[in-house]
Amino acid sequence: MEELKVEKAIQDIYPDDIAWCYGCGRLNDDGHHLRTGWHGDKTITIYTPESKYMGIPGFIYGGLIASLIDCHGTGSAALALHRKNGHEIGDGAEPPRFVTANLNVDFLKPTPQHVPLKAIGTVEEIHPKKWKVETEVYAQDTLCARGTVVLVVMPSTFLNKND
Ligand SMILES: CCCCCCCCCCCC(=O)SCCNC(=O)CCNC(=O)[C@H](O)C(C)(C)COP(=O)(O)OP(=O)(O)OC[C@H]1O[C@@H](n2cnc3c(N)ncnc32)[C@H](O)[C@@H]1OP(=O)(O)O
Repeated sequence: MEELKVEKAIQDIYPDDIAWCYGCGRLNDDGHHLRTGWHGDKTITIYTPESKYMGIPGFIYGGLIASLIDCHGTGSAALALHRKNGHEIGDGAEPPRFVTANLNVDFLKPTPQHVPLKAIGTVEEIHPKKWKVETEVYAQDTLCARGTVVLVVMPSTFLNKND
């Protein structure tokens, strides 16, 4: 697979109040800082896990792979609804906010450490408040995991819960 880089990521323009996700919040110093952008009509997140995210020596812990699929789903749905609303990253508009309603992962092959993982997503609108993202996770050219995420537009009850 060719070398890829995510130039413009939806997480780069998440408003500060929701940029704290452990997986994808740019303001969470301890987090993974996952970044998701367009890759043709697919979406892509590229991430090389640190050594500590080990399951069996040499292989990635499955929960980390689930996190990658989860946040890749959130970002992909936000990208897709943002575009449907007539916006692109960088035009100044705030992107839509999603939370995960359902996450399913098939671990197909052991996922090796120390190589970039590429999550490639296909986004489907169920209705304007509910989207589905099918994601394939590759380590180099090997398909290691496949996941489905159902995303729902974030209810207002998620805000102002920091006390
Ligand atoms: C700027 C960008 C920032 C983006 C945000 C940046 C932060 C990154 C977040 C990373 C991802 C996370 O970890 S998010 C955190 C983990 N997730 C959560 O905590 C979510 C907790 N769950 C909830 O709050 C709730 O269950 C919701 C919001 C998911 C659904 O509530 P609800 O009351 O059912 O909502 P409702 O409007 O009735 O439902 C909308 C539609 O979704 C369907 N639906 C509801 N639950 C499910 C489900 N589990 N599986 C399938 N479908 C479901 C309903 O049937 C309905 O479809 P229909 O019947 O109309 O067809």
